[in-house]
Amino acid sequence: MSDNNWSLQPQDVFKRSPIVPVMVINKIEHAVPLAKALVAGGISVLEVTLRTPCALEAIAKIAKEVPEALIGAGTILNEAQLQHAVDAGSQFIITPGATVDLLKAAIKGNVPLIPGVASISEVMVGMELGYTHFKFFPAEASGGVNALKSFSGPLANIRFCPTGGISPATYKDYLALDNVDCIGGSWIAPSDAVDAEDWARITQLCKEALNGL
Ligand SMILES: O=C(O)C(=O)C[C@H](O)[C@H](O)COP(=O)(O)O
Repeated sequence: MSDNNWSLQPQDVFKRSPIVPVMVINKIEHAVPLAKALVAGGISVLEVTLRTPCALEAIAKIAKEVPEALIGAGTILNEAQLQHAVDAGSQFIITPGATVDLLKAAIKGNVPLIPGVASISEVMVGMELGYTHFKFFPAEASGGVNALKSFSGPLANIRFCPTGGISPATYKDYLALDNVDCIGGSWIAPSDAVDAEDWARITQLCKEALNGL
């Protein structure tokens, strides 16, 4: 993406970690230990979904207390949430889908947006505004690896982070694709491990996933 004032470019996010954990934080006291467990396992790009009341506070705390992580906000649905996420200290923004208003609003700001798409037409709308990096969501339900292979013909030079329904059994198939730099998933930070505060298990899951590549 050119012609923007973003402090970081989407490729810097995509190239920093092959696995982006999708984090759902229900208790604010879990935010920093969870982020540290992921970083200890070798994963330093983190997406906190705006699905829980403490998500913005979690982003702010991780931004301040875990500076070695690149912290982003997920589940951004509109401009108001975009602004709240940026104000909280998000270094990148990921959305499940995109509206033209949201795409335009992000271009005016300083924080990169990685819009969610599930079809070629949606990618084309983003391309018209200069976007080149997209989240492919929901990946498995939208055709998975085969869909992304088909995208690579007409959409040369467009990069994807598939997310949604990806598992330890399938993440390598996605990462083997020419148009994929990273994948997103919640399996790397499972809710039962977070609820049990089993940070060692999360660190181990990261190491196993990275070692498998
Ligand atoms: O809320 C959002 O904006 C999202 O980002 C949705 C998540 O990407 C998926 O929920 C990933 O979750 P899994 O399919 O469990 O790996």
